[in-house]
Amino acid sequence: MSDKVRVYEIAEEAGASSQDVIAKAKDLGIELKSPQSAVSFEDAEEIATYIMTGKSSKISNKPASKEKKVIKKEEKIEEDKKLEKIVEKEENVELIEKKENEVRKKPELKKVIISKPVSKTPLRTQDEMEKPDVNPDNANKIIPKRRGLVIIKKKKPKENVEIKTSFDAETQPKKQMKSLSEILGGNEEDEKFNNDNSLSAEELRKAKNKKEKKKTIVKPQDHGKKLDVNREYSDDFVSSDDSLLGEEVVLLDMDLGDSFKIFDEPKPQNPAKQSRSSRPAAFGNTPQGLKRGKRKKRISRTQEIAEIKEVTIPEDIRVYEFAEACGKSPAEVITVLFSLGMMVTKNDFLKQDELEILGEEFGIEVTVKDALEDVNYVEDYLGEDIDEGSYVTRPPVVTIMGHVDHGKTSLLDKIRSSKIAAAEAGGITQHITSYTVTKNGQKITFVDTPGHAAFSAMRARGANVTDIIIIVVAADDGVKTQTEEVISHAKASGCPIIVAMNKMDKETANPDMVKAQMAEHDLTPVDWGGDTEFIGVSAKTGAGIDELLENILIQAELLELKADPTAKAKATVIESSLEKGRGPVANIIVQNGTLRIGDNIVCDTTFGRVKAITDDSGRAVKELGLSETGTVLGLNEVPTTGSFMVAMDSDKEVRDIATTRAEHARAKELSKSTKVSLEEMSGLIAEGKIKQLPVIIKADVGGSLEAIKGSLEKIANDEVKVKVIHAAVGGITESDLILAGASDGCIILGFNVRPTGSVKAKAKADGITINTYSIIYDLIDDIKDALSGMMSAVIREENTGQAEVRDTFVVPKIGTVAGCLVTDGKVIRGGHARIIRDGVVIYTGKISSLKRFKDDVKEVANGYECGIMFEKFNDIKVGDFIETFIQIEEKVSVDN
Ligand SMILES: Nc1nc2c(ncn2[C@@H]2O[C@H](COP(=O)(O)OP(=O)(O)OP(=O)(O)O)[C@@H](O)[C@H]2O)c(=O)[nH]1
Repeated sequence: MSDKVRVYEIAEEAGASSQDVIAKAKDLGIELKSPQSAVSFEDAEEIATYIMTGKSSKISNKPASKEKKVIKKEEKIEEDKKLEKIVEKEENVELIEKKENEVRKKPELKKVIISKPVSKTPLRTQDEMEKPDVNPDNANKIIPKRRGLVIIKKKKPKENVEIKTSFDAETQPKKQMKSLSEILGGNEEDEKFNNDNSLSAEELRKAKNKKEKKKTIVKPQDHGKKLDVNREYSDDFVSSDDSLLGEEVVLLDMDLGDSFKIFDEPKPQNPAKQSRSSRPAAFGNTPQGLKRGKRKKRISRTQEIAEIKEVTIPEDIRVYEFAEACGKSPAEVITVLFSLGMMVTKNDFLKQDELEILGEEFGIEVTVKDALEDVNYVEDYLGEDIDEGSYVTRPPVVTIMGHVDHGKTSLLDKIRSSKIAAAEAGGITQHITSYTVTKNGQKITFVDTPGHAAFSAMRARGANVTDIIIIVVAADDGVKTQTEEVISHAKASGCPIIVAMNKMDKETANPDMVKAQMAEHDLTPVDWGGDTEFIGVSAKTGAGIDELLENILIQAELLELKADPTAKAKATVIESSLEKGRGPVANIIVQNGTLRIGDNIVCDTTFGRVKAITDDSGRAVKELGLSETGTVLGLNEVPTTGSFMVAMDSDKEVRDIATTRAEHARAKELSKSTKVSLEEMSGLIAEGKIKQLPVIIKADVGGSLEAIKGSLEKIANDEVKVKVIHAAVGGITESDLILAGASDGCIILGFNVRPTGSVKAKAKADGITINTYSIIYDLIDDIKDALSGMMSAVIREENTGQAEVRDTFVVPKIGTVAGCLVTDGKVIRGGHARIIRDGVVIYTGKISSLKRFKDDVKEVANGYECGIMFEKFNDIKVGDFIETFIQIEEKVSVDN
């Protein structure tokens, strides 16, 4: 509510016309122009009083009532006495009026607070309340005057508190006149209430009390105490702070209504709460009760936190899950990480280092529990009692690695005297194959790994099962990038390394070059004082192969490779596929024990009973012994390459383990996919306008699948990337089409798999692209091309020429024409131009018009004069240079 009161409001209050108000105000020295003019509340009061009583402190040259806020103490008692006398008489309200006027005239009152009434109900003493106070006679005698101005006089304790209102609603004549307080937001309900003469005095009192109480939820710093007074002047009030209110005459400030708005907001609470919240705070701010409540809450939380000193959590845990486990809020967790520069959302998974930081920060010991602890069949297998008496020497597993085309397959082929290399599509080894050969009655198992970079993951896996690594380096070619990569893998595996320098039959063969290059990578030849065997071989002629095999056996002997052939089998899946009529096929190398037909096997998330075994030559056998390699049939699903296969006693056991692991894997996959989608959401901002090529990869074998997936994910750049929606071993099915259909622009890539008739037809009908390949290079190249097409073109600028402004002509309604001399190259119409003034580009835009004399021309060559106009630019000056250029769009390739 504004502190200003308008003329028409005063007029209504005083029962006069606006003109009267303006005139009377003038008498008081207050200049008012129109009914809309506003005056301060005090002036309004003064004017209203003057109109109604004909008296004014201003006219009598006494200080205005607004100055009465400070009352001299000495005069207080005397004044009170006067007031008491007046009140005691209670003969008529006119006396009260008089008293009020006196109060008004006395500038020395101790404390007068002019206020708008809290309630529109005039305040009365208890005595008054009890009296049937509706007195029409009295009311009739009363001159209408503004309502709501109240004088409260509180007597000393034990004395009757007498309060007289300057104007009681009950005594007010039923005149259709709005009070100032009503105009300023009066409460109709109160009016109704006040005028309801049918109510008994007691009812009125109770009702009023109720109303008063309702409104006494007041901000303590303002009027809390005074309102307590209003609460029927109970004993509480008597015992309240007299120093503040003891002997005072209080005129309630009508503006209090505003304050009420603030304090009416809190919902009515139970008495206990209400009393607490309405209690004034030290500085009249928030009630202490509330503060205490808050503090209490915090304390209880601290206690809660203090209880958590250690937590055991699963490996994959999200921020909010961790927060919950630690009794913290996700915000607390995020804040800690944020302060260390780690941006996480509450749905993000926490990494090991983040868990460590959080544990330290919160003083909580965080133990990460392996979710698969109970189904860690490999650890259980290794933990079983070992009967060393049954240990025998086992054949070494040798992995051949090397740069592409350096002759790995040919070498192995020669060793086995087979022709594998010629049979492979495109002449490149696509997936790991393993063979066992016998030399001098001793077995050696070889694992061939492809040389292409896309297969680095497979090489790493090969290194894990391997005992000895042979690095093939073509003696005529030397160490290449993939050779270097292979060296890193080999070294990381900790296996002994033998370097086979192949193609020694070639004239260009340079073994010393190979030795020198390898020595640079810390693989120094034995004959150079190092400890790495370098053997010159020829896969073509077979030269050096015996020496190589002998060397392998020597190394194996040094390694003292032992295992227990009597134990239950433990093998590593080095390749897996789904074969028609055979089901899931696992290509394995037995590392311990013997795998037999009928064995119950578990292989990570898959399980089954061995139905058939074939050896490395494809012959059906009943068992596979130590370090032997072959294929196993009988698993329920295609196992993951690199997973361990373990034979167990019961089918229940293998089933339970595999099922639990499968469930966990699924859950993990699911949670990861949620994370990806979340990341994508925020990634939209981070990645800007990144484009994705969604693909589904289907391959014949797991190794190829993984390699393709890995390579495709790698060829992304800042702008475009491949998003592998699904990758699986097996043929292209209708469900793949459904999946592809659900994602815009998704293509299906088949490697060594082809869609069948019905799938092909459906794909055509649904407009889904299926690309099939038998050579990985082709697949990757195709995808690179696709990605290049998706990349936004790069706009390249090509300068065409330069012109100097020699003169300018302003053509009305058209613009400024720059008369130029072409000083370099040529100026082309429609081309872009920069206007350079004092070396600074002041405008870049298009040339809208190019003329030679009066003719439009397409271009103007060096040395010629011309007139140039620009689109939306006329501020051309003599001496400016115009540099013209054209923009050329260029497609970008992912290789760029
Ligand atoms: N002259 C000569 N040629 C060889 C020799 N070894 C391999 N080659 C030839 O080199 C080429 C590549 O041989 P691969 O055995 O396919 O080479 P790789 O390292 O297995 O190649 P990827 O399977 O693609 O990784 C073939 O044309 C072979 O005939 C050798 O000792 N002498």
